[in-house]
Amino acid sequence: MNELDAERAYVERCREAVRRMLDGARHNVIVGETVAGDRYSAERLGHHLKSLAKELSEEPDGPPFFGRLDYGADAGDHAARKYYIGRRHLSGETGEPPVVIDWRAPVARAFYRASAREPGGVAVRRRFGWSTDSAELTGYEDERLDRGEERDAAASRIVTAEIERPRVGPMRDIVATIQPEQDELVRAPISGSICVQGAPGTGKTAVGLHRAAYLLYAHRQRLRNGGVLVLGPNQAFLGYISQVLPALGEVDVEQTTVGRLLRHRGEIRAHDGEDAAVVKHDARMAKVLRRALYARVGKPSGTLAVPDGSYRWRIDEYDLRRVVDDTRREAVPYLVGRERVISRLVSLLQQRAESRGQTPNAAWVKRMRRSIIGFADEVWPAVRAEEVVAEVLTDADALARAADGTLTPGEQKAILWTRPPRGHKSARWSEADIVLLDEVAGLLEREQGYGHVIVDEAQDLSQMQCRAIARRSEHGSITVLGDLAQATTPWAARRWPDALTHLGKPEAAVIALTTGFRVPAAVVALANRLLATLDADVPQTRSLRSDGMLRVRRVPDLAEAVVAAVRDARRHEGSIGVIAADVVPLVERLRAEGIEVATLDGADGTAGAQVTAVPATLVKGFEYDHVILAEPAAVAEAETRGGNRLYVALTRAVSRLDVLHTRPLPAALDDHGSPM
Ligand SMILES: Nc1ncnc2c1ncn2[C@@H]1O[C@H](COP(=O)(O)OP(=O)(O)OP(=O)(O)O)[C@@H](O)[C@H]1O
Repeated sequence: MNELDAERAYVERCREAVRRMLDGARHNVIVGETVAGDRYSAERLGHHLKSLAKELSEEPDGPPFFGRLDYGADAGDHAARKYYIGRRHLSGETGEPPVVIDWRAPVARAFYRASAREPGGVAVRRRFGWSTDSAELTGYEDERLDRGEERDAAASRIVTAEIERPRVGPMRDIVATIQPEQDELVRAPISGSICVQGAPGTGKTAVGLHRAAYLLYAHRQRLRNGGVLVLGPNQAFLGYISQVLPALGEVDVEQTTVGRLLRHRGEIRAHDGEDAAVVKHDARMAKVLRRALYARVGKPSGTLAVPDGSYRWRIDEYDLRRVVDDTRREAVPYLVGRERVISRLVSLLQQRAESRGQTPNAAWVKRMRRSIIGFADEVWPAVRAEEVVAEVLTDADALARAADGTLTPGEQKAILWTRPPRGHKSARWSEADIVLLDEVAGLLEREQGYGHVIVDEAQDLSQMQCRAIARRSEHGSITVLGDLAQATTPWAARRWPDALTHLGKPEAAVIALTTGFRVPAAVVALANRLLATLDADVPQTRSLRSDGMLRVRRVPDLAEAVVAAVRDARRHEGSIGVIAADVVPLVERLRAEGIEVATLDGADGTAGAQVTAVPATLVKGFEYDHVILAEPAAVAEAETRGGNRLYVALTRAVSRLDVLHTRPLPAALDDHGSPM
């Protein structure tokens, strides 16, 4: 039998293993549901087994492995052993070793990291190629590390084919081709936080998602309670990436946006102008809100008399002040502080009662507590986050007191509501207000945190949004992914250390990814010219892709040129994205010409069409095989950071980019000449 046939026979063994595991899981689902000790364990076990059964049965014919490691004769514990590496562990027959090792297992690390210089005992690394439908093993490539042979990504046919594959549909996993610099980030220890600065297409999102899967595998126990949270920029983007983790066997990761994470705080029913939003998103607001909240804590004056039957306990002003001041110094959440003041005063009375020979029972304690609450309502009143925020945004005097020395009078004016609501219940909150509500809620009570938070497109977060994330990862670690050059919000970070400080992890290491896996070299060259004019201190990318096409054309009629470009693009396989400042007229024209066009939310039932029209403001994080960018000048002009937006739009293409313009190009792109 030749080597390829032998490998194909192994594929059959693996498929047999999948069937065996599937039967076992199905059997266990039935047994698990009937024999587990209590309902809770039965549910957990049932849930686990069902998801395993589902996972295995969904892809019984998928490629069971993508790599193999052959260890040398002197490799210690691994001496002369062969390991097949795949998306998931496949058990061998009873008593036999597994037929496939999970890519996240320690032994699989060498598949991504072993080099000719540091082979770590690996003699041969084998990569497998599969047919497009993944059903058939078509070939393999060996690197004889023991003979100093090594291929980088560009030299491997299998890796290049994967990177250059035409993109269709949602994002896919990259387990088979994770690069060493990416693997370092994926497997970085959970104890530390990291920040990945990566140019477009360097795999930040991919790295973040694989890191989530890795951490859940390596630290399942530790992450059992807190779990992993993935934050992305918008719902459409989350839809685009939503299949990656389930494909890696992880179905329990919460993937959401900062907005949705905070939406229980209130409904968004108002929109801020930029002046107000910029102030509300500034971290100085945290100080203002804290002051506004703690302005409620008063200084006790006089003696407190607490009736106890016919007797009255007296707590003098000195003791009252001591309890309030001590509690304030402890810097616990506001409502915990209030509770502490109450319980400390109750214990003080209890001690006095005991020293008088009484034995206070629970009913007595409850009675004393009730009497003390009135005092607490005056010096440390219970309050809702809505009241504090509404006060700051409504009452100019209260705001002036809280913001004295922190916000300028102009800034204070910018955030005051022009038409104040009658009370906090009828307040119409804006997106930024919700973050303020969350800040105050965080001052009132401690937030339940996550074990690990992965923040994608983090450059766009405001300081206040960063703080909201920090509150949810106080006892965990975070992975921050972003690109300062793609920052488009008015409050976006200019430097990573600033954002990391607000995220509560100033010590996080900033690591740059510079190899681009998406954008072809010609397109990168054009984008880099624009990058040089943006105020962003980031390293340039080096594209791994020498293929691809870039055409910049001045045209007499934009819509007509877009229609022609789409028709031309449809000759190729792969997705087509039409990007413009305003896509509505283009969509109308394309549809009038009988071309099916999807919009990002797919709400009009067009999801899955080959052509998608995306406004430049929503295209961040996406990629299309062929991009038609219409009227770049309009994209650049549409907002304050229009140059950055244009940079995002220019870097979405995987294989081909058509730039069509009727007006002069923005200066940085100008001397390009046309056609190419
Ligand atoms: N090691 C790899 N092997 C194969 N494909 C890869 C690899 N790394 C990244 N890619 C692919 O490159 C493309 C870009 O990756 P990704 O979207 O994660 O980049 P990004 O840095 O988040 O980009 P952006 O900043 O534009 O959002 C994706 O199609 C991804 O699957």
